[in-house]
Amino acid sequence: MIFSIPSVITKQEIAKITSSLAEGEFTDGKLTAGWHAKLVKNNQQLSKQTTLGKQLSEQVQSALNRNNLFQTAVRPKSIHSILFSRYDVGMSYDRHVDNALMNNGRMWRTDVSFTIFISSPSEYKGGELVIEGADEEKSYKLEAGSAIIYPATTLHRVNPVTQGTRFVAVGWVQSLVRSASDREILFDLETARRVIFTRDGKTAEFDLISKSIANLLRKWAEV
Ligand SMILES: O=C(O)CCC(=O)C(=O)O
Ligand SMILES: [Fe+2]
Repeated sequence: MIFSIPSVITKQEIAKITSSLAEGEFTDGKLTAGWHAKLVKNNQQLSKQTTLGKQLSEQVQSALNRNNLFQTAVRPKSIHSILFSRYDVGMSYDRHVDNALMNNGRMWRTDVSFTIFISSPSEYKGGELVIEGADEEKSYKLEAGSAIIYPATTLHRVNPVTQGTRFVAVGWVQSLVRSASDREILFDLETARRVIFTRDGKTAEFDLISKSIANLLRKWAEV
């Protein structure tokens, strides 16, 4: 399931992040890419070890942790390896798949990838995130503060920026529920139970769906 979350980061936060990034120390993005992704990765990244890098990562983590849609659809065990990337004119990240495992203090699996757009679409040209499906590709360029969430299993790319600068925060999630199709079943059941609750309250149907959600989570969750 590919989905977007509008305004996961508020406008005020975006303004602060943008002015911090202007002062930030950026290094070659190839430093954090796997050997084949290095061949196609041409961007810059905020140094992770700096106070600013750590502080901004924590800000992204807490924004995602307070977001209901993200929690319900992704069921994160760990939101990890957050990076702030910068694409100036001519920079891009050509077709690649993200590493299955990332070492960020400890080894985490990447079930879900996300991009949070920091720059607004009017600030740069090109720079679309393009995600390949079985027989079509889809292109995303969202408002500042909005996020696109997609399975880490996909081939994807960032088109060359032809004008301006594109800042994004990217990161990965190890989910409690490894399988994307299992996560989708839980998400649909959760959505249905909320609709029933809002419309009719805690009915017998609501109780049965709640029981199914709890029991599927017992089957599927890796804690
Ligand atoms: O910048 C983006 O939207 C995605 C970048 C990407 O694919 C990556 O960092 O692995
Ligand atoms: Fe990627």
